[in-house]
Amino acid sequence: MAGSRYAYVRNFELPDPLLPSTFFVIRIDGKGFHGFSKLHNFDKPNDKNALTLMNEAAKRVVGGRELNGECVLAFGESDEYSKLVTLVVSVFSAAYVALWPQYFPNSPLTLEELPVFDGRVVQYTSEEEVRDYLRWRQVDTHINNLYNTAFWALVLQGGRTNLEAEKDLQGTISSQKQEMLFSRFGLNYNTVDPMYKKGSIVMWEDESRVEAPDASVGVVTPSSKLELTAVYRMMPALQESASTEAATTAEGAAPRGMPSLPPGVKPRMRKKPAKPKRRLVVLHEDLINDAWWEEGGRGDGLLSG
Ligand SMILES: Nc1nc2c(ncn2[C@@H]2O[C@H](COP(=O)(O)OP(=O)(O)OP(=O)(O)O)[C@@H](O)[C@H]2O)c(=O)[nH]1
Ligand SMILES: [Mg+2]
Repeated sequence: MAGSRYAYVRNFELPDPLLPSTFFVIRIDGKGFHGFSKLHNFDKPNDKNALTLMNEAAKRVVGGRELNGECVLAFGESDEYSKLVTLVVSVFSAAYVALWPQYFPNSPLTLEELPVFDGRVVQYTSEEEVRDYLRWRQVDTHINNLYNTAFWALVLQGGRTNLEAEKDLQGTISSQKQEMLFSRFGLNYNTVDPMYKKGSIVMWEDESRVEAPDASVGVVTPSSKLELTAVYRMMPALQESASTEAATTAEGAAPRGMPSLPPGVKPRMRKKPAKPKRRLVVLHEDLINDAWWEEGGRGDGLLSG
């Protein structure tokens, strides 16, 4: 087969490299979830089960063997989650489908409306850019959630049509929306579920870290779009194993940078250092403030560690 006249088509498979020493951010976004959420009657403006399902699928991506535990953090809001594109999107979609019946037992998936996600990778060269990327998503979460909360209060409790509600909100700023929610609908926006206001952060936590009893159930995932963001760091170890693999494909060649050994002598393998025990947690915390990223905050050393 390898030598067939058709084998030339392989030449169209071009290398698809990523820059070394960068952070990869992969964002996954639900395709057509406006219609999908209607079909399955998601609660408005936020459906706790739909968002929790996104978080659980994200945990499967971050914690699964496919990605070797190399993803450092995932952030979700609505139908979006950011992380290596094809693998991540595929694991995420498969986990979403597998978990669906747990969250929507009375609304089976159909072939006509499959939950599918697109994914894109962006590379950033500094930690500050990665922090700003996550801040950007969380600001989006806040803006969308406040708008949607006000919009659906006007429609569902205020009896306005969708068009009227849209007009009512045109040109209003955050404080006006919050004031309207409080004075007309008795809703103090500060009391809204942090998952809706701040989105969900899925991250590894050292098991030795002392936690408040309910800290492990937090999430940062609000608002109107279902999306997931995953952040990878191109680890030196990963680059090394990739180049070693490439170098050993040529028969008898020693991996780059290593002296060749006499025949029959096996290279001594370096033992991997023992990793501290860690578990995945879902948090709904403020990533915009520097405190989260600095010493004593949860993000301390997350990207550089
Ligand atoms: N009711 C409800 N709808 C949601 C929820 N989360 C997301 N959605 C819907 O999903 C949509 C996601 O936004 P977009 O990603 O911009 O829209 P989309 O229809 O997925 O469009 P494309 O991503 O361009 O394919 C929102 O506009 C909502 O209609 C939720 O918790 N409840
Ligand atoms: Mg979408």
